[in-house]
Amino acid sequence: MSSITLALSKGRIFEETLPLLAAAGIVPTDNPESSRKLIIGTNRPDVRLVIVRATDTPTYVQYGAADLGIAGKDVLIEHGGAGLYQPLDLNIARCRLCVAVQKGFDYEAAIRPGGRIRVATKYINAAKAHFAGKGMHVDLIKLYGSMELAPLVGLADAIVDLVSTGGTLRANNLEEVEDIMPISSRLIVNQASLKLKRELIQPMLDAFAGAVKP
Ligand SMILES: Nc1ncnc2c1ncn2[C@@H]1O[C@H](COP(=O)(O)OP(=O)(O)OP(=O)(O)O)[C@@H](O)[C@H]1O
Ligand SMILES: O=P(O)(O)OC[C@H]1O[C@H](OP(=O)(O)OP(=O)(O)O)[C@H](O)[C@@H]1O
Repeated sequence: MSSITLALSKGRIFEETLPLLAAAGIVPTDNPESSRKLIIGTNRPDVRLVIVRATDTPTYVQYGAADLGIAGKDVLIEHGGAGLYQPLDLNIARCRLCVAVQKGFDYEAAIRPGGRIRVATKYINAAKAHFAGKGMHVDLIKLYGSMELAPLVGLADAIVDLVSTGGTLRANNLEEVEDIMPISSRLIVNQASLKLKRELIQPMLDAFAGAVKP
């Protein structure tokens, strides 16, 4: 019997995916927040979930280790999207990608022609494209998390990071100076899986599409 594997990260993506799964008649048998299991069954014998790091989701789907996955646009931009279909914006895990600096830092002066700033980020591709689009040279420093710390300790002048409520920026005396793009999570599908398992994948895709909130 043919079966499908869906890659999800725990936390906000898992939580916000539950109603979409329910709309497709799929209910997980464990909660990854409380279980240490990485492979989780569902009420459907032909559907299982694999729990991965958010950044790794496109890789599992690209290589067919998972047929489907749900990943943020931020993660997809950094991955590049090779081997993936991205048929549906699920409008979940919504936030935005921004440039932020320490309060009082004169960003406008720093980015004048001839200026050069140091930018710390986990999102190297997105940051490169943003500053190249403005014709600016920046020195990018790759970080894997807690970008907000970098300007506070002199590692960078600015950060490119995700912002939702703005609470993390406020708590660290930072302010947003540029909005780069809105971010939400997409359904991603392995290109070969879509062809070979269309009879299983298409109904799920349709159910998800019907349950997406505007
Ligand atoms: N504060 C936020 N509000 C809403 N959505 C967010 C927020 N922060 C991140 N996201 C979105 O949710 C996705 C998953 O975020 P999550 O925090 O689970 O993983 P991560 O810690 O960014 O990644 P990794 O675990 O691989 O380092 C992100 O890729 C982004 O698209
Ligand atoms: O504007 P806010 O509502 O404060 O949200 C922004 C924060 O959310 C994300 O972190 P997250 O909570 O995912 O922590 P993590 O990066 O350590 O997983 C992001 O990296 C910001 O730090």
